[in-house]
Amino acid sequence: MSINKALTIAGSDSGGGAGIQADLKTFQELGVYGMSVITAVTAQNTLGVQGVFPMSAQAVEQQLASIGADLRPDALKTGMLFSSEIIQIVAAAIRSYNWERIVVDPVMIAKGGASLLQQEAIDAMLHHLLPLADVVTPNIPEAEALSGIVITDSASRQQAAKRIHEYGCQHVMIKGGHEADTVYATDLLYDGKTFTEFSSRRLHTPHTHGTGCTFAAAIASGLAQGLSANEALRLAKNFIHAAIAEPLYIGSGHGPTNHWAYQRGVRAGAASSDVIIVNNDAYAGGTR
Ligand SMILES: Nc1ncnc2c1ncn2[C@@H]1O[C@H](COP(=O)(O)OP(=O)(O)O)[C@@H](O)[C@H]1O
Ligand SMILES: Cc1ncc(COP(=O)(O)O)c(N)n1
Repeated sequence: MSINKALTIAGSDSGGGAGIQADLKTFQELGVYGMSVITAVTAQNTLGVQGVFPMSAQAVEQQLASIGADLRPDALKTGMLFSSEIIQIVAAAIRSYNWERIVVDPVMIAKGGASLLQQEAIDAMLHHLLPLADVVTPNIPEAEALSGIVITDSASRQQAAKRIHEYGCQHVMIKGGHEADTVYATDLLYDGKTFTEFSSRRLHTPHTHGTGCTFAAAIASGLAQGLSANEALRLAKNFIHAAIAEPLYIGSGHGPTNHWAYQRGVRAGAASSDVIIVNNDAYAGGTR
């Protein structure tokens, strides 16, 4: 039996809902073997981030070298990278080992407001990591920081996606968790030609800690198993929707999502998809 392997390069969340912990849980649930390179340790729970302790450059380099020498990932995702130095080390490893199927979740700020990326590292993200990415998954504030465009409506969101795409990534998915829409949570995909919307019902819950990490890890799981980017995004949207829909009610703040929920639904024969996909060709060809 051949086992597909996925690597997460991200920060540790002691509370278990986001970061490395969310990624490994997602990989396991989606049937891929999970590996990790830890870039920072955070002291964190559902109430917020109490401490951030970046790993040394040498520690990150050696973890990457250990993976590179023995365990070629079929796909990888990056999360919290913290500094320009760590971003450059990660980008150099991806290039030197010729790793493919790269998902970049440009984590910047935790939901409680703690900074997980130094401001000056945004430039390194744009110039070193985005050109290597198959899929980049900013939320709305991250898309604004990467593109320099303030997102107020669907036209400005499309402009931001186009601007980010210019840095050389194959697909830009601007996630809609932070949108004002009270009915749908809509993620906008741009592949350089066409805009596609992935919508699901918005779930009204405070338990959304780790949604972005889980979503990106699910994309990497799909890519590791040979799915196309579109198929992997659809899988990820269904996975995160199920994970938010059935919260675990853990902790007294913003609780984690439920990484078991998607497979439980599959085993119970739940309807195949909650996600509505709209491929709007009217947006194609650079008309907006
Ligand atoms: N309240 C919600 N209901 C349904 N889906 C959500 C909700 N919040 C976030 N999502 C989905 O979770 C994924 C992660 O989005 P988002 O929360 O914007 O990322 P981040 O954690 O990086 O801020 C996206 O697919 C988004 O549409
Ligand atoms: C170590 C770490 N990485 C990432 C996040 C972002 O979490 P979210 O996915 O909720 O935006 C986090 N809170 N902690």
